[in-house]
Amino acid sequence: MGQGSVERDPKDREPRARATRIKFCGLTRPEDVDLAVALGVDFIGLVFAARSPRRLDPMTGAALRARIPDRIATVALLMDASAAEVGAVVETVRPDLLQFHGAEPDAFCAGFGLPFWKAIAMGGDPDRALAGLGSFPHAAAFLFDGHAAGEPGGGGQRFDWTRLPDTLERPFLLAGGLDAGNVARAIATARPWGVDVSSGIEQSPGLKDAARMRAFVEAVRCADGDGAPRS
Ligand SMILES: O=C(O)c1ccccc1NCC(=O)[C@H](O)[C@H](O)COP(=O)(O)O
Repeated sequence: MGQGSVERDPKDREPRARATRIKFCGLTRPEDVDLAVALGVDFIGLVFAARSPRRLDPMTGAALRARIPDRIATVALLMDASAAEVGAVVETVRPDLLQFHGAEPDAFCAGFGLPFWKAIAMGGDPDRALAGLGSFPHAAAFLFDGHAAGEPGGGGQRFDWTRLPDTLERPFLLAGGLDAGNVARAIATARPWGVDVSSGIEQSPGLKDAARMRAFVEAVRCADGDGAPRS
């Protein structure tokens, strides 16, 4: 999955050549993974963060990962885990990408032989958060999320999308409180490379809702102007 292949040009208001990537995050059940695959999302996120109601142990993560075909990238989400814990997830789950949500420095994130995404907490002090982007020269992409620094994500917290900079040298995903009802506005406002959703497609933490998953994908496709799933 070429997560770094497309640059965002926010000044270009013409329709984009490629569709907005979709990441479903925090899946815990085989049936939810199977539906995400059938809906053609681009990324499936599995959570290994200690404080999460969606947390998986590596063996359960590996079993879910085995259901995900190569065309969809598996993202392992971590927050302030030790190198040994991250290593165990990498070894057992074999994700395509890592996504770091804690205070891990760039060198740590880059030390596992996989591309990584850095989650940026936009919920507290967005200016301070954005000033820190330069500390992650090896991040393949940024994920702007609505929670405050030090807090876990996945809580449906939105942030002010207009606070994102006009230009960014790397792709970014928009996250935090997205759902089928607001994702089109989010895409029009922020023009992200991808969108990430967890609680907005759930019935309760970790248990996804089939109708909300479908509606979210449909809303993104409509926002992209084709209204149809990609082949
Ligand atoms: O999902 C969690 O429980 C979680 C725990 C610790 C760190 C991050 C976590 N989730 C991140 C995500 O699922 C998403 O990347 C993002 O926060 C979007 O969540 P939501 O606002 O619920 O759509």
